[in-house]
Amino acid sequence: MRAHEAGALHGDFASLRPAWLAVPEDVNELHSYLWPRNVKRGADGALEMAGHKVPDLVREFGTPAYLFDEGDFRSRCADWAEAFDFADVFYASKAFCSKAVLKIASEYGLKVDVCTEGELAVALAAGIDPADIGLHGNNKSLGELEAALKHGVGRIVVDSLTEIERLERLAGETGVRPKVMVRVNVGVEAHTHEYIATAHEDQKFGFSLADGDAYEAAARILDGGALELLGLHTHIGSQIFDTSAFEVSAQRAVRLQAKLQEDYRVQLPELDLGGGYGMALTSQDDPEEPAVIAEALRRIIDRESAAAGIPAPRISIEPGRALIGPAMITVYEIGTVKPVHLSGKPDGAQHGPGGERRKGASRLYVSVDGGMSDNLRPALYDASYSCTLANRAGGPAASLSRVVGKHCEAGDIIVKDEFLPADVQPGDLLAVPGTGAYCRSMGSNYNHVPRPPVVAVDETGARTIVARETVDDLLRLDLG
Ligand SMILES: Cc1ncc(COP(=O)(O)O)c(C=O)c1O
Ligand SMILES: N[C@@H](CCCC[NH3+])C(=O)O
Repeated sequence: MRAHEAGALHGDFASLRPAWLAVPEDVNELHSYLWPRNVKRGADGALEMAGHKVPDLVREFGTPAYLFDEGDFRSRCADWAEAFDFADVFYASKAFCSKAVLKIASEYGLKVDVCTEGELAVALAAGIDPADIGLHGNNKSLGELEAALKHGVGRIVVDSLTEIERLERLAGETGVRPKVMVRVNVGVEAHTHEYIATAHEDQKFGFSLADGDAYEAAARILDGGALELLGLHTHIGSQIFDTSAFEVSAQRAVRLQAKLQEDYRVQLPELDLGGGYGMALTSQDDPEEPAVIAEALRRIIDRESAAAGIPAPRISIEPGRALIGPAMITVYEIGTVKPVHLSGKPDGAQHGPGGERRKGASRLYVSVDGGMSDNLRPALYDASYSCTLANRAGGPAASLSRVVGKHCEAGDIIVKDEFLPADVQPGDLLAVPGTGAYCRSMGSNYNHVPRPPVVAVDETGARTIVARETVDDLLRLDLG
């Protein structure tokens, strides 16, 4: 966790401020660990991305909009590819899936992980070699499996006996021998939100290692012979900062793989360690560098393989969030600013002894022109985000603020706790960093709010890579 110094304050919010949120010394400061690598505050106080002023981009593309710092994403693809040069890096397209982004990832040698026919279609439309695509999912339809075979995807990660049976049948019918991996639930309790942890026992993904199901599934494939077993696959969850959780998972997976190799006298050439590497959304988060993660995983795989007397399998990983998350910001226009006063009394009483209304702690509610339809994560996972004014520097006094959307829902919160300049006004632009992953991809049309566009920005200019949805788009699907 990172610490900041206290600065100028506005309002009485002491009882409302979460302990981890320090009062900023300069409410306009951008902390580099939160913002895309090519975003800075210009001399006039407005944010710039790759040299383009955010207010100018907004004039051209409107709000709300996801602004994609293409150079940031390129540099992260390069960082991960270099750190894992001994492995295959699959970009997990569920984090954000568009043709432009998949093309960029492939320029850096990254492969692509998809988990539905829709994501597969985007990857194919982006020109990704099907052999470089991995297909996931706990409930792939027959149609999805057929599409995977038809296009020749490089690997299918199987998740149930039903799916293995279906694939064996399809292999018989088509004469194709699909390459598969077995998704193993390694039983690691990752420190993350319950809904995004995937390797504790009581959840839907994979075959349990502990009760022998994973061994049985792999054995079934090896006995059957209709499918080509590449190796095992693990994925312990998402937004994980604890490298030791990945290490324990890798250790358990390689031990099971070694046992299968010994029992069946086969060589399983690959082992997939999944994704889940965390990114910084607030000062609470301190993600590890890819090189450190790579080194730790490589050490474990080499050590465990040597101990088991097997050649080390080719490793693959599937980061999504760590690559695309930090590369985007969402820019909104502020519509209303409302101080909300809460009782100063610890018992929560709102009125004084004479019945007069007490004005105790206060929080600024800042409403913007988007909300949970463009970032569901705070409502779904209680995720914390940060924000700043984008059209100017404000202050110097800071107010504890809560950024909320325009949806008809009290939980429609985008930034639960952050300091904004006390002079924040309707008409100001607000930028939220770290929205590249699982924001547009989990977006919705709740309240018939159309989803924002994604605008790629680099030194040469700005272009829309995903168009803004319109009310006409929504009406087109409403057949009356
Ligand atoms: C199988 C699998 N691989 C990769 C990922 C990508 O995870 P993240 O975006 O956290 O790296 C996920 C999502 O959690 C997943 O389920
Ligand atoms: N959608 C989740 C991550 C889970 C992704 C896939 N298993 C998030 O926003 O954090």
